[in-house]
Amino acid sequence: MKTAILVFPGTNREHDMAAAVRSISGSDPMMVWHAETQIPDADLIILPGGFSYGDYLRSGAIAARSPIVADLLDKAKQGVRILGVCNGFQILTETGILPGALMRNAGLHFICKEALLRVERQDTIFTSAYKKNQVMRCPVAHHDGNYFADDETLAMLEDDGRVLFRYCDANGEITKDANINGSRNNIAGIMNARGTILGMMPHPENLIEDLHGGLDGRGLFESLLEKVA
Ligand SMILES: NC(=O)CC[C@H](N)C(=O)O
Repeated sequence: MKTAILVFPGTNREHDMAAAVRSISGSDPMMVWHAETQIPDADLIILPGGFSYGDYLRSGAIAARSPIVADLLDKAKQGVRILGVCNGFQILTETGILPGALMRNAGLHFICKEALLRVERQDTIFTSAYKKNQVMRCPVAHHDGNYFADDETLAMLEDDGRVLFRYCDANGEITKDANINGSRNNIAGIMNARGTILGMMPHPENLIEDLHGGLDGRGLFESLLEKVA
């Protein structure tokens, strides 16, 4: 399994992501600078978190106009697996690869804490190592994580089962209180219609070792990458 991690000016989670890929697959990912025009041959492309271009204009908006994005759009059409986390999710919505937008958190504050997520489906390439309705812990760190989509888009995402993660309480209930940032329908992560691209605000790469305080994020990478024997 070959993995490429895209890096933009202001990206800051690329090494966390590389460590997660290395820990679970045993091989080093390729790091690809945004000014390149070609993503090397890869089975998985990751857009990590951070503050590309200082979040100026809108989070991810300037990164979405980077030279590398033309090839990212091609690879998305070809069905290459793509994972966007946090700023990576914001870039995926700004390129139009995923629908909707990440708005300022409803409480207008940066949120840096551990959230609880309910895994909505098990039968996807991103979640096969989890159980359906499993409640997982996952760190979040963002100010623009408030997922918005219009009614029609939201209904389409729900009808097609494209919501993979929702903010929930300890019992797995989808409540208003558990909705840390005001996202519509408590959405924390969605995929494309074909099931090859996932965007999510929480950071599974930051909960994969005992030293992180838990292993709940590993399942996402184990689902996507071959397990180390
Ligand atoms: N950790 C991150 O990727 C931060 C995402 C984004 N720039 C925000 O704060 O909303």
